[in-house]
Amino acid sequence: MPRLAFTHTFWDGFDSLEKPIRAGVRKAMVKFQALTVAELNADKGLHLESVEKARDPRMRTIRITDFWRGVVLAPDDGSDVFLLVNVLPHDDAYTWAAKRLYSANTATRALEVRNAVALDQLTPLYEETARTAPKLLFSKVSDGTLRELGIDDQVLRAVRSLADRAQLEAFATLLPEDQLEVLQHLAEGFSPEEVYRDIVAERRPVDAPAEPVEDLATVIANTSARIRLVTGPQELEEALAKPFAAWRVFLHPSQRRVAYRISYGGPVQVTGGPGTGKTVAALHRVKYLLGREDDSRILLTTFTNALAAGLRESLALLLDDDEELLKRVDVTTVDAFANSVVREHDAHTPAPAGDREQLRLWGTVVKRLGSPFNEQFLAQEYRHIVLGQNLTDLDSYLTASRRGRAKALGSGRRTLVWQAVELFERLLRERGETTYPGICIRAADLLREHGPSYRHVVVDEAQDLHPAQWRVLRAAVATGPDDLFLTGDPHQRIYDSRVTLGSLGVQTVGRSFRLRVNYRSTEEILTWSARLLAPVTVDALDGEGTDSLAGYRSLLHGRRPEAVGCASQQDEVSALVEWVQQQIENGISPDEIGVCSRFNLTLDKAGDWLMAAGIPVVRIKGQIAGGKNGVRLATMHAMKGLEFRAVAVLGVSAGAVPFTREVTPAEVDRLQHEADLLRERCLLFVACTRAREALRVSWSGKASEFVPVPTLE
Ligand SMILES: Nc1ncnc2c1ncn2[C@@H]1O[C@H](COP(=O)(O)OP(=O)(O)OP(=O)(O)O)[C@@H](O)[C@H]1O
Repeated sequence: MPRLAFTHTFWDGFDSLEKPIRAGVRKAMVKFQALTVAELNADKGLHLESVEKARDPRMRTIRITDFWRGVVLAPDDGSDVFLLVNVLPHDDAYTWAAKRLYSANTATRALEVRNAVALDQLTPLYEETARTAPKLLFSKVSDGTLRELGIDDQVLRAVRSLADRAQLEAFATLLPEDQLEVLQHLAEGFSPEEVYRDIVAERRPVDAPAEPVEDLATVIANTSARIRLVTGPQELEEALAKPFAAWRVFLHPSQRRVAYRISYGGPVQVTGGPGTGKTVAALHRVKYLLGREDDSRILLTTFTNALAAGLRESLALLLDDDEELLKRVDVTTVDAFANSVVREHDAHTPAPAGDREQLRLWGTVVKRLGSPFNEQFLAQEYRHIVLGQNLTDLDSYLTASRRGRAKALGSGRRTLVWQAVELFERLLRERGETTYPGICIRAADLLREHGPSYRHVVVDEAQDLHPAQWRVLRAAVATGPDDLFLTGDPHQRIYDSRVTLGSLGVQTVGRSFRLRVNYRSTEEILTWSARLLAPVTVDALDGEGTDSLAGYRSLLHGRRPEAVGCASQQDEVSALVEWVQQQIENGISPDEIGVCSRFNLTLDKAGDWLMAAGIPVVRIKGQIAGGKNGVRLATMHAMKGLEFRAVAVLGVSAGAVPFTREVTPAEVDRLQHEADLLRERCLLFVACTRAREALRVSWSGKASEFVPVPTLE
């Protein structure tokens, strides 16, 4: 009986195929599991046929539907594994198949594919310009070294014609996978020894014979990173249902550089725009640290419970569910961690009061004291200055820096503020309550007293942490090599926390890295979303200087985002329903569609209308709604860290985005006003950059001032 395997090139496209085509693929694959090789060759429905003028004589096509063909690599050496490599419309399938050549990498021994025709055509053109180029990209690496790293004749010739990294990127889709990775790493500055250790030795089978074996079944077995072999119907179902998690295996060189560095002298920060694989880099760093030591414990934190649940799942996937390793990592939010520390040591643990409750309490304070300040001002002063700097008495407040606050306060007025702070804290105490930063400050004190509990702390979504949260993290791990590994994007700051990491004992100078390649969204979505931030600058992650999205790019292409103005909210929601229906018809399953808005009320309405149209919906609040089928509905805040194939951002109207009520009036505090506007702008940016393939932004009435003008044609 033949066996069946799939390559990642097949998976990349499978998700986006329309339903009948996916059904056709399933049907064809079932045949591969039921028929003998002779029967397969004779089967009229499958119509296994060779491809004329193919560079690889093993290329075959099979019939999927009237218009679609599967491309299969068939063994010609007596082995029995058939490899499904792509599914394309009829003519494209033949053109694609004719140009591809599969071969075994001489170093990794894995199966790779190249566009042999395009390489032959392009190389002479590049050679021509290379003759006059002042410098060539790989001039310092000898042919012998390149061959040892698996570069073969055809690729070597192309490699010798490349002048810079941009040209290598232009060749990327043509080159065999392992060879491309080797070249990208060399271009990034890794030494040949490092490349051999991290890529070749990682993939080469330990028992590889001196001379490469060419039979297809062995070579396929050597390619577990890119090829999945399925042996029974159930495995086939599982394989088709569960997408191939490429990030587990393939890292961009810039990701590998940060995640697998042997050691860092102290805290490290990794920044990058949305979707650049920061979370992936953080997960790989955890894997690396676990493997380096036998007993160390690691704290992996992120911002929300939902994201922590996602991280836990991804980590289990990356560690192949190895219980021993997983036991050594605590994955949680900073607040939950701080709370657990306080619970462990204190007999009595006050509960945190919510933002609204606190504001009401500040209202009481203002009334009782007849304070000249309003509750909004006091709440912000308390959060940013008092808790931010952990000020515990009037004297320290009188001399504290109030950077970031516009209104200057002399000592008389500071004394009045402090009276309000004291009353606020007393009222909280009487209610048996505290604030989240208050819990963090207490936890940090306890950790300092009892000693750090982790050897390493890895922080994802670091841009939104309050100084009090940084204090807990700082105290959770002893100062020293590999203590803190931080990933974050200052363009996605949506909670207005202002920190200067250096002042909190987190010095990342000389250990800052940036990721620039977006793996999530199309270039069209990125360009559109980046325009939202074009008018502003954002502070750097560590609070020193500013950050930018320069060099941020995607290698994926797709449709342009739609920006749609509607006459009324009814029209907007009705158009949304149509759009969602369209996405589902295009083969996107409901749980891969995200609908988000600034307000829950708008989501309620969208949910009602979608359900009325027979479309299931799932509300995302706190926890990720794993498993349940339905279009995901989430507020913009809850979209943080998530991603969907298609995203609709609803209600991007004036007054809603930015949300007037959440923006401090300029006359109360000019700097706070600007910070609030920036936060709201970033919130829209976060929402839009959750989209992988399709983005739709809509409003009713007047558009939000943030929507780029002119909007898309
Ligand atoms: N090396 C890789 N190969 C393939 N896919 C990758 C790779 N790195 C990341 N991805 C994919 O890109 C997407 C974004 O990755 P990730 O969530 O790590 O980015 P991020 O920078 O943390 O994003 P954000 O800041 O927007 O939350 C995910 O779908 C992830 O699986």
